Amino acid sequence: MNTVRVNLGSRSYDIVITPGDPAGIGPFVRSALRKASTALVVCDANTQAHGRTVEATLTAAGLRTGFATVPAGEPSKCMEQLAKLYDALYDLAADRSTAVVAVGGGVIGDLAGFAAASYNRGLPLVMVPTTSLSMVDSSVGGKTGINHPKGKNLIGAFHQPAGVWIDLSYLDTLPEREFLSGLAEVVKYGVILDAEFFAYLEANAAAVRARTPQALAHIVSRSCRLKADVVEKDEHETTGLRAILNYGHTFAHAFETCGGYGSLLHGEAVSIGMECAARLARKMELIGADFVARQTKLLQAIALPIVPPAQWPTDELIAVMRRDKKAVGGQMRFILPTQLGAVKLFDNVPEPLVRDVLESR
Ligand SMILES: NC(=O)c1ccc[n+]([C@@H]2O[C@H](COP(=O)([O-])OP(=O)(O)OC[C@H]3O[C@@H](n4cnc5c(N)ncnc54)[C@H](O)[C@@H]3O)[C@@H](O)[C@H]2O)c1
Ligand SMILES: O=C(O)C(=O)C[C@@H](O)[C@H](O)[C@H](O)COP(=O)(O)O
Ligand SMILES: [Zn+2]
Repeated sequence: MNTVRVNLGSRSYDIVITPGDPAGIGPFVRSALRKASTALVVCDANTQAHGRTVEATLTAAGLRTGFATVPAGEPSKCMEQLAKLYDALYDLAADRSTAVVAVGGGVIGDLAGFAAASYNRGLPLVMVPTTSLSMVDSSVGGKTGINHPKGKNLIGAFHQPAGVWIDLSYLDTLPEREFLSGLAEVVKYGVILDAEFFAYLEANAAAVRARTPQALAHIVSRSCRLKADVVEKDEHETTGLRAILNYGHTFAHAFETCGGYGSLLHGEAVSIGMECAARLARKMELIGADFVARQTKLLQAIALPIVPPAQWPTDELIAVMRRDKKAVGGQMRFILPTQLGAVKLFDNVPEPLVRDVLESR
């Protein structure tokens, strides 16, 4: 077992990473939330079995529980499913000591997290991530929210969890496509913050894809630490530092929105977005061709896509990028690499260069 501490003053919390301890979550919630007497477990159709195990350990730890299941997939990050969670909290007679326990991937974490952030103006939240993506990224840092039909994650709030319980054995049931998708965010950390970690991924891509216990433990704990370091310095994305976690995401969110939520998995969109961002940085002469080649090679070694589907009109993609949350006054903004392990926020990127990148598909 390994613990990563997120230091945020009164909102500090532990991320516990265990190779497999299904009974551990009840005592963990008890110790993270001493006053909790009830908990709503939220899962999706594919994480229901894990959710029921979590519920049993919460009951054994003395909590009264409710259980809510939403359909699996990105379209569930919507008002309709959010309203169902509010109903479930009402039916449970939730009060401010009721914990919301999100058992699932990033969709469940974001949706249940936003329900926790907003019901009764804030309930404690515990994240129990069950996908590679949610273990390395979405369960940490407090971004919660849902999609607007015209823009990804446009409705949301910052709401830090009280604790994150990462049981790597949940990955045993995760299908290959979903597992690989989460690795895009792992590559992201290497590019934006840690050239040594990037080199580790290059050297160990096969072990990571094979989900060897050592490789999983390393990529999850290193990713959580790197993300926690950023969040500790810029929790609410006010100084611009946290925006570096958005590398590849200006493109990615446009692909997800224009393609229809769920057509590409988030990590797949991020992979294509990072390829586009690297090519854009190359056109702006920020990096050399060797950087682009290395990143492309690693993404391909992980069997991630790098080419945007051709059918999405450039004008539509650009219009969506102008409404991205980082945009100011309709100006597109991009996080772009300046060397391996370092990125910067750029505005005033010439639109013809962005078009070039999108149109050389
Ligand atoms: N809040 C943040 O900081 C943050 C960071 C990154 C991504 N995100 C969001 O996360 C979402 C993507 O998360 P995701 O990739 O986890 O997708 P997801 O939650 O849709 O999960 C992927 C699929 O795997 C299934 N699944 C989950 N765990 C399983 C398991 N253990 N066994 C079998 N099946 C399982 C799910 O039912 C789903 O079908 C996107 O909405 C993205 O915007 C948020
Ligand atoms: O935690 C962050 O900050 C991130 O940017 C992490 C991203 O991987 C994640 O996809 C996030 O949800 C995107 O944030 P958004 O503010 O652009 O919606
Ligand atoms: Zn992301």
